[in-house]
Amino acid sequence: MSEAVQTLEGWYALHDFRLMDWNAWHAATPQERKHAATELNTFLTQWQQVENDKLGSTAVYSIVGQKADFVFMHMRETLEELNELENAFNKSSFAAFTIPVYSYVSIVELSSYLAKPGVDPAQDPELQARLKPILPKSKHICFYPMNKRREGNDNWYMLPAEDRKTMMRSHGMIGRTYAGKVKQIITGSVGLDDWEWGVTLFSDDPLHFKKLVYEMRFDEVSARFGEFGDFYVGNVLPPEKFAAFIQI
Ligand code: VOV
Repeated sequence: MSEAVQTLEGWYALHDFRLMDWNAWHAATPQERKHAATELNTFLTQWQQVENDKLGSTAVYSIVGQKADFVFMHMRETLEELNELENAFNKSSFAAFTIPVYSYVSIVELSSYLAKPGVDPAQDPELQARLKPILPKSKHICFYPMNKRREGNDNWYMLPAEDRKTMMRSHGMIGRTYAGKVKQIITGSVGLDDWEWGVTLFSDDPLHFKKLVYEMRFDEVSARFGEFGDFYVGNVLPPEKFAAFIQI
């Protein structure tokens, strides 16, 4: 049996993708819409407060294309908190005008392939900040789930640890050339959701997503082992833009 890589885990993540039910929104009275919009704002304010208190983080983005209209990406200390917040939101009058279309449950994960030896993660502020990240409010988001292949000679999980480490080093080197352009948050989801990882990228230029993902396709770890789910891409949606988005 090849050796499992040690991982560090941080905050739990819920990506909650929704469509707007425009028919229901149009059919509602102005008072009903106003009430729903106020409730939405209450949630956005609450989530911002949790982030200010560093007890979690939330990012809100519109989604371009027909897969969804917007996504709430929440991070919290526990799975219970994520469940509570989604249930609370689902009971709101605003949620009644939305249609959930996709969700993803995972947890921030750092693997130890490139870990510095002798560092106690609990005492390393940089590691702690990566495990419990305040989500960037960059102009754009890109999310997709992925697996590492397990087929014939291309079985990631049968490779010696040293080979996996060499490939992850190459992966990291490519990633580093995008420092300052793309921020990645890798969340592990083995045992939590349908794929093995969620990849969430943030950037002020969506072209950086294309360049980075394309460049990685030629790198062995992605070329041989990467399997990808649906891609979701969108634009940051601060409260004032959300208000404009639901204005009819
Ligand atoms: C900004 C770009 C960027 C950078 C700097 C970066 C760096 C790194 C480092 C240093 C490490 C290893 C240590 C750790 O931190 O875990 C990783 C780990 C990982 N990555 Fe990555 N990655 C990036 C970006 C990046 C992208 C775009 C993808 C999607 C792949 C693609 O082809 O579409 C990805 C995937 C992953 C995954 C699934 C893992 C976990 C693999 C495992 O087997 O455990 N990643 N990644």
